[in-house]
Amino acid sequence: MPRLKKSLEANKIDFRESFASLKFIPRFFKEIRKVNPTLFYANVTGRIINAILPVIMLWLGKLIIDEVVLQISAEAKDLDRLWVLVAMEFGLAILSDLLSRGISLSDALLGDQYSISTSVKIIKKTSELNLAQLEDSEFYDKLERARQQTTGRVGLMSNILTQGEDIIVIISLLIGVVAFEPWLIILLVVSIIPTIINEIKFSGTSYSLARSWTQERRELDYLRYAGASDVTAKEVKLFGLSEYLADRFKGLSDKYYLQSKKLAKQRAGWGSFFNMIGTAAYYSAYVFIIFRTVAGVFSLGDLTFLSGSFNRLRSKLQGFFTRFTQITESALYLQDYFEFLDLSFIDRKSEDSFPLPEKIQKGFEFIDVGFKYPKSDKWVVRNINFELRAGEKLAFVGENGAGKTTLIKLLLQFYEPTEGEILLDGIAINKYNQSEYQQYFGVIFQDFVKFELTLRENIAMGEISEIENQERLDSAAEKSLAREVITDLPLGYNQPLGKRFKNGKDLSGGQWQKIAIARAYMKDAEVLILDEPTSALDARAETEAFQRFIQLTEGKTAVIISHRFSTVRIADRIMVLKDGSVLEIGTHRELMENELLYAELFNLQAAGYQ
Ligand SMILES: Nc1ncnc2c1ncn2[C@@H]1O[C@H](COP(=O)(O)OP(=O)(O)OP(=O)(O)O)[C@@H](O)[C@H]1O
Repeated sequence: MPRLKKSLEANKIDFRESFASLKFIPRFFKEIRKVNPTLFYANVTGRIINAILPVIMLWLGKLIIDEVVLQISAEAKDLDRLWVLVAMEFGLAILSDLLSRGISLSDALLGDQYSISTSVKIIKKTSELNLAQLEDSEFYDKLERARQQTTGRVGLMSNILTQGEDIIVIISLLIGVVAFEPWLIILLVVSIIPTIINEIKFSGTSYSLARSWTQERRELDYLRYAGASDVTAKEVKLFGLSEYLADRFKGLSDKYYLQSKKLAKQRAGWGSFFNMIGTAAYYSAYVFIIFRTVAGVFSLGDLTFLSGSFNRLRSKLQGFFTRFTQITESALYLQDYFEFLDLSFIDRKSEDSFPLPEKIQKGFEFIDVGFKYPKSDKWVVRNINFELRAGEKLAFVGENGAGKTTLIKLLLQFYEPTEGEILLDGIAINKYNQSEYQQYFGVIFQDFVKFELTLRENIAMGEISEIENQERLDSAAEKSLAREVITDLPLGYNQPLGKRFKNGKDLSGGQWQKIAIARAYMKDAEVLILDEPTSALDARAETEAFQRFIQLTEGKTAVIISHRFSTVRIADRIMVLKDGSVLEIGTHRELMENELLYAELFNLQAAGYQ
């Protein structure tokens, strides 16, 4: 537990910091207004009208009672004025109810629209960021906090609007009370000071707790997923992991529960204590008003008006301060959200970057490239020198962890080399506009995404603007051998894939790979990169897929990563990596003559097939 206490302390947000986060509120409201201006202004207008109704109704109540008292003692009763007053109060009560319902409805609608728009913004922003940011755990915490608080932000919107509404109610009630008896203000102040003290005391603590637990909450989410998802179900069952995962989840959750329970208990305890003081002040005011009424200074109507106003003022003011703390706490989440949206990413503007060549002339060149992943001291690759010539098919070979995928990530500018540089036609690749440069490539990674969408979408993801171009989809499917997968599926191109949704059909590993390769063919890319895309295909399908690939991409530059030497040998040249360095590079024949690692591994695999 001391670790938790410490992290809570470290994350303790003081009142000043919560206060500072309020500066994000104007931006927040600008975003909400943009989502639906008409609804937004209707909401604000409704609230303003609703805010002045309480004081008018209390005043009418006073007039009604005074009129009743008058009529009791009158000889000739004239109830006309009384009925007019009652009818007016009745009308206002109906109006107030309608307004409140309208406000709740528009809050909900605005909230829904706003959370859709923030989710879209978060998705778009995530895609703008570079891989180094995406793979950073601190970034994930920020993303998590930005994403998680969607519903909180909706609550924040109505809280702020209600706060504005209550300020008007408070001012109008204050005017009423001061006009009658300015002394009551002193008692009012006394009655709400305890609430203010309580709120200052606890401000920011729940946020601090939630914030200090961001990492653990991610872990909890992961454990929930690992313990209860179709992807992990097979192994969880087979290895009997369910209890272990459930215990681990429970252990961590209980710690969080205990922390929040302690906080909630403290808050409730102090809250009741301070509230008692406030109630005592209210009753002192009540006694004071009763004395004045008995003494004949106030009428019975005045008594109801004043005690009603005082009571309302007290609860509104209390609500105001409690809500203020809630607002400052939620505004801290707002800070996370806007900080996430404002994260900058490195992309050179097109004005100060070189235009990309229409057609690659010379090719790519790695010069003394070395790389360490961010926050790591280990050289993953070093002293890398090689050329990827225009139109060439180059294969990367090497043991697991040798650095093959890392070289691809560097080539794609997902990361900047730590030392050395990579050139395209003699110019450093980071001199080109990054997003245009990345459009140059068609890539299938070994952990390509199996989108749980339709088969059509899965193929079209390679060039999504062409999703309706049936001819292009057919041709991509034909080239990648995915055609037979499609004809086997009952809904063809419109078949939802994966098990998550209704009618979804899952595919075998090899079938998924064929779909992924079709995705690469969809894009008419200058450079194609296939990072072990055929590992799940059977030997015949793999050879066929590669032979096709070589024919179909005639004249295009390509990099192929594979652990199967029967595939690798088809490439123009082969580069062998060992422990992050280039061990040898050349044609199949040259490398066989070298009699180094390539020849050894080739012979080993060939022997295995005999
Ligand atoms: N995002 C990352 N952060 C830190 N280290 C990483 C990251 N990705 C990979 N590494 C490390 O870099 C080294 C090289 O990994 P890489 O994926 O390039 O190997 P590979 O040759 O493609 O391996 P495989 O054949 O298993 O796919 C490994 O030691 C790995 O642990």
